[in-house]
Amino acid sequence: MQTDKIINHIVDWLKNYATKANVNGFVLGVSGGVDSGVVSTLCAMTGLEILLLEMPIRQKEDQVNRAWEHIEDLKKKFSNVKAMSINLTPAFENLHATFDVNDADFPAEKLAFANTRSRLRMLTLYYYGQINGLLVCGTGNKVEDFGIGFYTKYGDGGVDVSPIADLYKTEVYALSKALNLVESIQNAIPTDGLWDVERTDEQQIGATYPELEKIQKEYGTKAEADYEGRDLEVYKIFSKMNKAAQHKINPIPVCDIPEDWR
Ligand SMILES: NC(=O)c1ccc[n+]([C@@H]2O[C@H](COP(=O)([O-])OP(=O)(O)OC[C@H]3O[C@@H](n4cnc5c(N)ncnc54)[C@H](O)[C@@H]3O)[C@@H](O)[C@H]2O)c1
Ligand SMILES: Nc1ncnc2c1ncn2[C@@H]1O[C@H](COP(=O)(O)O)[C@@H](O)[C@H]1O
Ligand SMILES: O=P(O)(O)OP(=O)(O)O
Repeated sequence: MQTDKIINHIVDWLKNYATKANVNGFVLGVSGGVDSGVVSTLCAMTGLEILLLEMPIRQKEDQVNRAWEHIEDLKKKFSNVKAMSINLTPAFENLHATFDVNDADFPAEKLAFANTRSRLRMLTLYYYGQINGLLVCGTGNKVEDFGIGFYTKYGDGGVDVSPIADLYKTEVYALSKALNLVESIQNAIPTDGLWDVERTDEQQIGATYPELEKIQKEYGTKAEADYEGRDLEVYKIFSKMNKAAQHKINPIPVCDIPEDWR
């Protein structure tokens, strides 16, 4: 992997995009995970105005600590980086009480509220983006965005630009080392942090990112019959999630109106 070339390429891409869009820079959320750690660093390297938001919602202390360790490290290295903590817990609790849904009646309520956390962060990013002339920068990687659709539609999936969406998770980890991020971020275990009872991505999905990547790279060229053992198990997980995620991967369906009806 030509890490330095990839880093320079992404930094130039971000800079060119912001210049053409005539904006001051980017705003993004920093969670204490490796994806936002890498993306915030690449954004900082553009030299443009960068605003990092740490947005706790009933957040675990270790995630908040990691996020701030990374943010403080970036602020030391880059004078163009500013950061704020926006506590979204009260807003989330308010919504929770306002919707007044009982998860005994609606089993999907827990999932809907997990996704609501992500959507609250999205609206916060767009608020701070618009008032500061900044674009919202996404942090999704290739497995989450184009493999298994492991993100919240119009939550963390609602962004203006997506600089690492063509990188596999192992490549993101490689960039975190090359960029010399703080150790805690380099070693952070992937989690969506959206649930009251902590669960890692691997626990939720039933496979690791390296396992999923192997299947994603071969997807379309190999069929189920080509796999056995653990690979077969992961193929089934990947394939099921990929099919279910097509509505996220493809453009929104538009109902075409026949021309001769106009
Ligand atoms: N990066 C991360 O690690 C990360 C971040 C956020 C969320 N997540 C995970 O991602 C998952 C998100 O849940 P989700 O995918 O059920 O929620 P979602 O809200 O992202 O997508 C489901 C919604 O999509 C719409 N939809 C469903 N089928 C459709 C179709 N055929 N056509 C058009 N629209 C359709 C419906 O409105 C449905 O409520 C959760 O498991 C969450 O934990 C992971
Ligand atoms: N607590 C958080 N503060 C700021 N930004 C956050 C927080 N949690 C998540 N984010 C943003 O959303 C994406 C995706 O998050 P996952 O943890 O992978 O679900 C993350 O990269 C941050 O940009
Ligand atoms: O998106 P992040 O930064 O939260 O990374 P991860 O998904 O690995 O927790």
